[in-house]
Amino acid sequence: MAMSSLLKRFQDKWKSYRHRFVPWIAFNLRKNERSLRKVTEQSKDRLVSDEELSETLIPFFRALLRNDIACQGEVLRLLSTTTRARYISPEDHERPERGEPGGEHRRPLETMLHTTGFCIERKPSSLPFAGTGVFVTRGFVPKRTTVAMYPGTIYQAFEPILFQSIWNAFVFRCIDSVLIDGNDRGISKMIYRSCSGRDRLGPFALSDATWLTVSTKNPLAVGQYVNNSTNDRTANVYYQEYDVPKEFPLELRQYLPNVNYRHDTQRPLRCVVLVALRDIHPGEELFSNYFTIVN
Ligand SMILES: C[S@@+](CC[C@H](N)C(=O)[O-])C[C@H]1O[C@@H](n2cnc3c(N)ncnc32)[C@H](O)[C@@H]1O
Repeated sequence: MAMSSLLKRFQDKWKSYRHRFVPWIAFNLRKNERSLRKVTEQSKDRLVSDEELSETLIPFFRALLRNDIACQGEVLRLLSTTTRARYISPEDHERPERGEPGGEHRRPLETMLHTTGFCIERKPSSLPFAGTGVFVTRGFVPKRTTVAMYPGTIYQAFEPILFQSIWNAFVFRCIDSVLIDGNDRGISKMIYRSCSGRDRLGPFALSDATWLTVSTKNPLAVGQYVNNSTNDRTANVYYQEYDVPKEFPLELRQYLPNVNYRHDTQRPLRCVVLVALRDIHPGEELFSNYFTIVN
């Protein structure tokens, strides 16, 4: 076969890779061929609609806000009476230190358990030499549930990411070549912090930067620590892009763990969620497919 046609075949194959964590995966792929996810069309790579994703995220974020009500005074003041009523009941006006109406203030992980029925947390991976992984520590995750979010700075396909990507195992590639830098250290961390601080609307934060710290406001935002499946440990979650719709409540954007690198990006904010491919039980580690091939 001529060199040019070989090169063309290689380029076509490379372009069909949906998600890449290069160079580690390129090196390890041959050893774990079964960890590839194959779908026939881009549209078949979505088990859950965007509407369903919003219907999962919005109630969860509402519960997080309700449980943080004591710190949300400025935000609440600017909401309409009807919207404010979603978060605060008449008794809370008298006892503003209380969190969930009629209940005790909960920490984000407990809110997660109470609202979604499960908790996920980072722990040393069950695979040797795989560093940290993400586990279902309590509760049960039914198939098709949103289990985690992939936090980080969003770079459109044409935006420069060279320095941030050097030796960075956390750069995730979306189907349309948008990149997400989910590294919580070094220059990546500084860039996220600076973009997140820049993009505010008065008292309304439009993104969450606490995933860069130990006290995370949104416990779903640990998806960047999910390890790749192997021949023995098959994937139990997959990645799905979610473009935040313009109707997404302003007061809940403070829980979105993504921010655009460029402040003048015209597209909706890109998020990526991890969705359960099957029921997942407590104690199980989450495994994804770092590569999906769209044929
Ligand atoms: C996106 S990070 C995942 C978080 C990583 N485990 C950590 O502790 O930083 C990707 C890196 O995790 C490691 N990794 C992921 N899946 C693995 C596997 N199945 N076996 C060994 N290492 C793995 C590789 O070092 C890879 O570059």
